[in-house]
Amino acid sequence: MADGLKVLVTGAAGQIAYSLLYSIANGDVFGKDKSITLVMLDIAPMAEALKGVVMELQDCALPSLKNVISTTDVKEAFTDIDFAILVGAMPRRQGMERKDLLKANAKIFVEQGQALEKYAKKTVKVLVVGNPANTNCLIALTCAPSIPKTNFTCLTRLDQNRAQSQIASRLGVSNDSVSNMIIWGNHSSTQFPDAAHASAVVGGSTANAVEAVKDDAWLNGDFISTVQKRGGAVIAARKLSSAMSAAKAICDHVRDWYFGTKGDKWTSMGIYSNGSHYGLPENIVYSVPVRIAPGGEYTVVEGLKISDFARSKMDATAQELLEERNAAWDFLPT
Ligand SMILES: NC(=O)c1ccc[n+]([C@@H]2O[C@H](COP(=O)([O-])OP(=O)(O)OC[C@H]3O[C@@H](n4cnc5c(N)ncnc54)[C@H](O)[C@@H]3O)[C@@H](O)[C@H]2O)c1
Ligand SMILES: O=C(O)C[C@H](O)C(=O)O
Repeated sequence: MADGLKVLVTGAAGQIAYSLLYSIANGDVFGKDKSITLVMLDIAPMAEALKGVVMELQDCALPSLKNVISTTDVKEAFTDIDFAILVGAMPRRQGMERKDLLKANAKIFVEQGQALEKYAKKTVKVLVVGNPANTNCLIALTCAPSIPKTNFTCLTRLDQNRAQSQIASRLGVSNDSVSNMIIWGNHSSTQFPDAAHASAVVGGSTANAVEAVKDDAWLNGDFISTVQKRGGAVIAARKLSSAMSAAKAICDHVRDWYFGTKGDKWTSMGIYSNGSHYGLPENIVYSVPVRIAPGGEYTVVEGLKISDFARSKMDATAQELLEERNAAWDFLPT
């Protein structure tokens, strides 16, 4: 078995983790030949529930799961980790926007950013899932200045998967027939799901998704708002936020980050904006299309033609991220 990886999942007693841990432990993310030490962190009141999840993982008898560490201690959780999947945070309830969670969750990402700085490997890769994911990611990377900012990403793959599925269903093709969907900006209701550069295989030939759909009113209207509001629609129906689809998206994101994207394909993820791509502001975490080399180095897909419509949507979601950053700065240690 190849050298092992130490992977931390926070919020390990929560509902996303319950759908996620099996896939990681079973080799569906890092490969069947990679032995995994799984570190599971939750808060002290969840210690007993965490024990039950550990028992279940043991009872799965998985060949690639080398060791399980369950803890409520931040130092123990973050020491020498290769990957940090930061899920633990309060989810929103009906009627809330994700940015309403900033006050409740920002302190978690201050503490965990500081723990990454002190205890994790400097090569650690960090995926922030807890909402508001982009701004929590910015908080974490700001609190971990000795780790490269490129090692921090936030999850917008769920939005990409939602958009891909909407287009596939509209065209009556399988989900894997649609590729290169883009999510620009914030994982919030201002995000811009952009089908302009996506492809679809229809009847055996590959076409641009917009040309295949042939319905600009839908693409510029209901398609966008359905994807933007999908998280809220799931909460309204389930009375709980998405978990199975979020866990699947986390697996997709981390697998692509670890193994790389294939050929000309790209994927969307929230990355630190250094001000050099698509005229986006510096010092926010903004979702863009990236290609990823095996091992994890990613490059932003450059040179895409941006229409006036797209520009206005990209700027609106950037503006929201600037406002979230200003609000978050009140929670950062001075
Ligand atoms: N980015 C995305 O696409 C996306 C998708 C779905 C959900 N989310 C977000 O993910 C987060 C988790 O959702 P969930 O449904 O699993 O929630 P949940 O309430 O079921 O679980 C969250 C867990 O985190 C734990 N936790 C709280 N503070 C912690 C801390 N400081 N350290 C470690 N663990 C801590 C809680 O005790 C709980 O067990 C929420 O913020 C939700 O909004 C993001
Ligand atoms: O919408 C939420 O608050 C949960 C999650 O971010 C989602 O998109 O499903």
